[in-house]
Amino acid sequence: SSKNNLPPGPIGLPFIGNLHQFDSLAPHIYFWKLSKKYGKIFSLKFGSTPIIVISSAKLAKEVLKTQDLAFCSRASHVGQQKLSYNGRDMIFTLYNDSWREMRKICVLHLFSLKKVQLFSPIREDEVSRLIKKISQQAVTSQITNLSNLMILLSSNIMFRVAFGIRYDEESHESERFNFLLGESGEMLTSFFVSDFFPSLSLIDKLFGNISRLEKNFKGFDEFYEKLIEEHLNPNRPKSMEGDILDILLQLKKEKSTPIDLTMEDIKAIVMNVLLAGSETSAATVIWTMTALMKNPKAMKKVQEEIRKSIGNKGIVNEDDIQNMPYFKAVIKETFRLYPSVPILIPRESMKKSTLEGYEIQPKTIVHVNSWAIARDPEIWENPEEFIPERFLNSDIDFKGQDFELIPFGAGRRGCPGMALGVASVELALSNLLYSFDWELPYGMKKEDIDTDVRPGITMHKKNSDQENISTCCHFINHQFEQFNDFTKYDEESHESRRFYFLFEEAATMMTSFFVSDFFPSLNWIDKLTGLTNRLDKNFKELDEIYEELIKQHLNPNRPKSMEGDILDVLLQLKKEKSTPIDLTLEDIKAIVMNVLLAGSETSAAVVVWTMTGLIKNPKAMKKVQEEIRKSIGNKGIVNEDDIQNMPYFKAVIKEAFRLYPSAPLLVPRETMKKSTLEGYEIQPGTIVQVNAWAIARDSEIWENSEEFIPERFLNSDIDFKGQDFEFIPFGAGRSGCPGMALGVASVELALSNLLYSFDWELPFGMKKEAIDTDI
Ligand code: HEM
Repeated sequence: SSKNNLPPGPIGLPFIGNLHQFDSLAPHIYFWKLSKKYGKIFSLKFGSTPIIVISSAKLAKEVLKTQDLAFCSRASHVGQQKLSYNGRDMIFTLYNDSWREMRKICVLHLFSLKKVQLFSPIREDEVSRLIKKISQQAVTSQITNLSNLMILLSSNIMFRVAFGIRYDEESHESERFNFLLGESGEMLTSFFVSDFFPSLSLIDKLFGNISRLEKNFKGFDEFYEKLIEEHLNPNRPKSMEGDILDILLQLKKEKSTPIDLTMEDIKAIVMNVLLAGSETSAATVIWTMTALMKNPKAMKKVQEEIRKSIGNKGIVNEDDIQNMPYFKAVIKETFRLYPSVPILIPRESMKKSTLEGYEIQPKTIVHVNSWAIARDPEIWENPEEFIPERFLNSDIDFKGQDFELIPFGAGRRGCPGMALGVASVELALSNLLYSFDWELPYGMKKEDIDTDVRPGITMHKKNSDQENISTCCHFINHQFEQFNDFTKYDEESHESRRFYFLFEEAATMMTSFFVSDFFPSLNWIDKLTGLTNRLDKNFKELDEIYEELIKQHLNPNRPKSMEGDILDVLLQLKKEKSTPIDLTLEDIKAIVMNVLLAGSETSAAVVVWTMTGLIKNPKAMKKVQEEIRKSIGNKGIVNEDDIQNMPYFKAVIKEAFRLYPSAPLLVPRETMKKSTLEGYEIQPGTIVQVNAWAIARDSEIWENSEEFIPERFLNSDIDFKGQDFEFIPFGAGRSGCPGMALGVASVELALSNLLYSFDWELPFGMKKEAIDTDI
């Protein structure tokens, strides 16, 4: 491109621009690769929206400092607008008077250094709870899933800072809050087709994104409402005094701010604090641990520094941290290599301006790739390597003055919560390193530690419960010198968790809505939403597992237990060529996939639904437990043969299959030829959905059809085997489920033993009416 024109960039297509090429899973890496080809400033188009990407410190300074005022607005995004009460917040709102006032309020009243110090007891309390929890896990030989613990720690800290109270971690409220928080994290960055093509908003609806967003918004709003009500109560707990919600409500009441704060403004700011504060700090701690596990020398050095400095004190306090230069350098190096917000939060230009001689139009989205800048070999020596020493004799800091290192952005819209975020990161990390020695789960090498990322504004390490270290750091508590044998924890093994994860992914992929199924030419949308990539990855990883298992099965010295298993039978049939068609290895893998997928999810779901039905219906629970316990007596376990003599138990299972069939629409069929149904002509290639769920609730057939009444099956011949069409949880006919007997056997055995061995009750504080049957 010539000067006074757009910066260079890849050529796009009419209408969609470069959207079909975009990698929404890891935009920082995608942009980084393009910068190598097109330069430190290049351009793209998403639909008709112009995009500029900056990848040098010099240009970052231009955008974030010299010409800050021209580049300090934000672009509109469906998810962000909704969750910020139509941009009444600070992070996602356009640059305008209201943002300026909000920012002043926040900087002055919420994020000042004084406030950061005021919240110090909350951080110290949460971190010491964390250390205690990990110690307990050590004693019981559990692997520590650091990712989960860190996310919980940060969200607990931010929750207390915002609302002054603490939910018990096992409580219903805490779980719900963390679920909502995770959901909003996704919603704020999800690709909404309507952001770029308003006329295609139907697609967002179809994907289910809009209803997910509405649900998330409503869930959070109810939370805020409840907490506001509690804060306004004169008898509120003391701990609520001075928390962020309290400060904001006070400012509103006193009308002491230049703009009158509305309740929606307050909720929007609280949302910012919760979201911006939790994910980012957690991700930074996890990345630091990941980097240290991959670099044992740095790990040793930083632990020595901390332990020497703290001695036997037992815990690191915030004041101690100032005397640990190597520790500080480790954190800087993590912010350099793994900035948790790698392309900052996109800016939008407000007026015509010039960058490197190129003309930038108003309403251009500007991404500053801080991740790429911090790996620029022109600035950093061995940029890909984790070398904290580089910061020991250097003045470079991450505070927004040195544009080669800007994990918190800079300028007018730079992060105002930096001090709060860094305080949490430093305290959590120093204590983790002080209190424990960390090692990888059994069987994992440091080369296996990946640095894959999860999509989202916050660059999280992927928590796929598989190859990741820091998701599962096994540790030795150095104070108690406790060594644990992890090999006995089979289910906790690397392989088991990896397989389980892949498996769940596969189940999701099988039913996800792919735009290209209906509009093949729009397949780039599936790419953009990340579906194609997720699918390819899932396929590849499962394929590797099948390959490995096939190899093990073909080994003459394989374990005895492999003889006669399904894979063994199939390999044998292939070898003997004893089937009418020659089985290929792909046929075998495909069948194994069918068995695994069709067999596990469905049976698990039935057991869960039956327990749900019973807990909601204590009388049925009592009756079925009495039947089982009477029949089994003191034997200690229910065996499969015992089950035949338990008519009420059988009726309970039937009733669960009726109300909660685990494949409610069966598997859709496609017509093969023209045919007639009820006099209507059905064309070949028509998809036919049989709603087994609806049929089993048809009030013309079933009395009180919505109620869980196992008794209805006691004197009835109706069964689910595909002969009684009012009740077809396994389908029927040619493609009815061939695995029914296998599935029912698992369900019956698991369920009867659960009911025989234990009495079940709801978690503390939950009533049976609160049990939802959401799916
Ligand atoms: C390790 C922790 C954190 C990191 C890495 C981080 C990073 C960032 C980045 C990169 C931005 C965008 C800056 C830009 O566009 O130039 C940002 C904005 C923001 N951050 Fe943070 N942040 C962290 C912690 C926090 C905390 C604890 C809070 C508040 C409790 C917070 C509140 C905000 C807000 C409100 C904005 C929007 C500012 C605006 O648009 O005016 N952040 N943060």
